[in-house]
Amino acid sequence: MMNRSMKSSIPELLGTLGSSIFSFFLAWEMIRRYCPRQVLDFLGKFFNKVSNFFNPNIQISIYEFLGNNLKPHDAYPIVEAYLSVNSSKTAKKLKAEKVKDSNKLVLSMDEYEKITDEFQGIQVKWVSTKVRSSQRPMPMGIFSSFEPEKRYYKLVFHKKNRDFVFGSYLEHVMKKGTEISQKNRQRKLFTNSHHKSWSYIVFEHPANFDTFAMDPEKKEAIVEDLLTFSKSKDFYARIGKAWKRGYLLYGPPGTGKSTMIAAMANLLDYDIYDLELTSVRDNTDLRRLLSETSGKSIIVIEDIDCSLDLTGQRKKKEEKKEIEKGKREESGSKVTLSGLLNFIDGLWSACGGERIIVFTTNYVEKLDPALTRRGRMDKHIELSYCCFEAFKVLAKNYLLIEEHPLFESIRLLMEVTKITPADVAENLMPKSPKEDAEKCLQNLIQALEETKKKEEMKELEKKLDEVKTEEKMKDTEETAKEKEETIEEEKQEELKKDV
Ligand SMILES: Nc1ncnc2c1ncn2[C@@H]1O[C@H](COP(=O)(O)OP(=O)(O)OP(=O)(O)O)[C@@H](O)[C@H]1O
Ligand SMILES: [Mg+2]
Repeated sequence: MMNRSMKSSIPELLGTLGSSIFSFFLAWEMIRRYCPRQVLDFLGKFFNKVSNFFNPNIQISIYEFLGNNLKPHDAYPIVEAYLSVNSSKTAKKLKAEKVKDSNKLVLSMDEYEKITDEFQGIQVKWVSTKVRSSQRPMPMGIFSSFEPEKRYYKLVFHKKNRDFVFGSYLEHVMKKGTEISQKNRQRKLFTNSHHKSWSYIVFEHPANFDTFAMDPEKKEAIVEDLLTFSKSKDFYARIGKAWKRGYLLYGPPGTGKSTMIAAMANLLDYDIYDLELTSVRDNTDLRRLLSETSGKSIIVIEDIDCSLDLTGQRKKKEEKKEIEKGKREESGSKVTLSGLLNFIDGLWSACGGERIIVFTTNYVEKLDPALTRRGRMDKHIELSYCCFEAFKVLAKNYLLIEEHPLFESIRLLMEVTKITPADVAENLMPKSPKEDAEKCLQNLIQALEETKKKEEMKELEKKLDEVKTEEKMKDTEETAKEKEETIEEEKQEELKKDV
């Protein structure tokens, strides 16, 4: 039982306590606002030392940005990804963020939330926190020395687990976090066409190797090669080679070179850097752009034959490329072949791993051998006209059929006709809801017959041209002979006159 005097002193006590807390915070706020920076730093250090002395814990902070500049810290998103899985199971306060350009929601620890993590039987604590923005007021409400908020994760653990945390635990966090962020991330298609540096859009091309029309054996070999490459980190490290691989894709227009690049990126989960050489000013810019690419990426240079030649002069490819050429000359690009070769196997390749370089061309024979030699372009892949096996893949993709009585006629026609997969795909695409599989196959047969006729006509025209040139040669031979004879006759007559 409380006596009367005690009862009456409780409100007084609470009052005094309240006013002391209020005075403490007021004093602290005054110090924080008006005290010189150096004094604040000194006080901070002093309190840290005192608390460190009594505290058995060690803490590591991982900031979102490095130092005072806003350079993102690579480790922060990895830790965030690692904690997102853990925190979604144990944390009570979560925040959900929408991934840019997608409908996916990613959960992570809310600010000032704590979770416990356990690895190999040892427990550690993670705290999500931030340094508040500090605005130091000046007279008339003007703010100076504005410092934005800094978010960071704090890892807290007991002193005795120092070696364990610095060794296996942090390694585990980085490995798992990288795996998770790779899985969550959206892939990007970077281009340099309008800017000095890369700009990107989200890469959502549906191409894949299952739907890619090609001879099945060749296709399997390519897939195997790509997968082996992506798993060969240790192998490349052992043989002392940069972890990169070059592919040269060549073949006529519409045979699937660009589609294959998209399928490669989807298979390996890589970003694509579509390098427009015509927009690169010089070799220095080229080097800079390439050093800005990230690992796990495919660097693509399309139509390499009309981008460069040995002397750095531009080559003509065909009429439609003329416009591009004009643009390039306007932009004054001075990238040289040697600059490009340097980039492929020079210094920059040592600045990070797992890159694939793909060149495409319609005219492989025009390329400088220095560019295509093995070691630089490790694999040369010819993408050619559609064969029957490739057609079957397209028929399955477009018409959902694997067999049909018309297949045999198509097979026979394909053996004697050159048609690109792009043309086959176009014919197999129903043009109206009324067009069924049979109608589409008939369309293809018609297209094949027309192409065959055209090819035959071309062949005949070629033969006719050959005959004509032969005859012309004959004619000129005959006229030359006639001329020779007339000259000979004239000579004889002159001789006679002389006699
Ligand atoms: N092998 C293929 N498998 C599946 N679809 C293909 C294939 N080849 C071409 N296509 C289809 O044809 C279209 C054009 O192909 P793509 O752009 O890949 O050709 P390309 O070889 O890059 O041509 P270019 O030399 O003109 O750049 C694609 O959108 C795709 O639908
Ligand atoms: Mg292409």
